[in-house]
Amino acid sequence: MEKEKGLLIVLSGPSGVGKGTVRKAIFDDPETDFEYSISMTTRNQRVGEVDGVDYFFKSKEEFEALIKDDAFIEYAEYVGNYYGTPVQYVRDTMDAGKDVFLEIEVQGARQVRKKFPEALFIFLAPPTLEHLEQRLIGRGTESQEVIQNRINEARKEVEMMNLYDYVVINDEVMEAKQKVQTIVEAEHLKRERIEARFRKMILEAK
Ligand SMILES: Nc1nc2c(ncn2[C@@H]2O[C@H](COP(=O)(O)OP(=O)(O)O)[C@@H](O)[C@H]2O)c(=O)[nH]1
Ligand SMILES: Nc1ncnc2c1ncn2[C@@H]1O[C@H](COP(=O)(O)OP(=O)(O)O)[C@@H](O)[C@H]1O
Repeated sequence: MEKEKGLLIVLSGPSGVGKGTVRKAIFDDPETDFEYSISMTTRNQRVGEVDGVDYFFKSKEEFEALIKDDAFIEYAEYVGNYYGTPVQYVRDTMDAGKDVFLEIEVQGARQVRKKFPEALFIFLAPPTLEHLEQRLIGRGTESQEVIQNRINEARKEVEMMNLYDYVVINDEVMEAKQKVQTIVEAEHLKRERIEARFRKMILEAK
């Protein structure tokens, strides 16, 4: 029998909602058995970040050559830098039967939806827009002007949550992490049941 393909899981949501934080909590948990797809980016490496662990850091020229080579499932320009998901790793990992987890901003998620409609899309939402603003201020990595731009973007992005399969409110990090893991588990069970039903139908039709 052909090996079952892994599931593609996409976690997205507005900047500052806590995507990176929730993703880290998920991958710190030894129970998690999906693979994280490391993105490529042209943004500067931050202190403490490791090339090939947090991101693959590329020059603009390198990134644009990769775009030409169709090396990305999706890519987006976000606050002046490119970010993209390498296609090879994702395909190979899914073909090996493992689940792949993407943590990407919303334009990229929309592109993935077109290419992989069967993927599982989870939107991480803030409890309120005020929480979002506080988190962006609290993180202290952006200027007041950039924060305002991101909040304005977030207003539009929050409207897009209807396009997702699930919405998880990031109130408490560990609760949000648990919800994402439960959604993935439930999705596997659902797909297995649908598969089994089809198999039964095909056998009965013979
Ligand atoms: N479209 C897309 N977005 C990405 C990718 N990798 C990371 N991002 C998103 O890019 C945004 C900026 O990421 P980053 O510069 O690390 O800043 P931070 O997450 O806001 O600290 C975040 O919303 C990430 O989720 C990717 O491969 N594709
Ligand atoms: N549930 C939460 N409650 C309070 N603060 C949070 C929560 N999740 C994340 N944060 C904080 O909000 C800020 C933005 O989180 P981050 O993971 O960088 O967001 P994103 O990756 O979506 O841009 C960080 O300072 C982080 O520590």
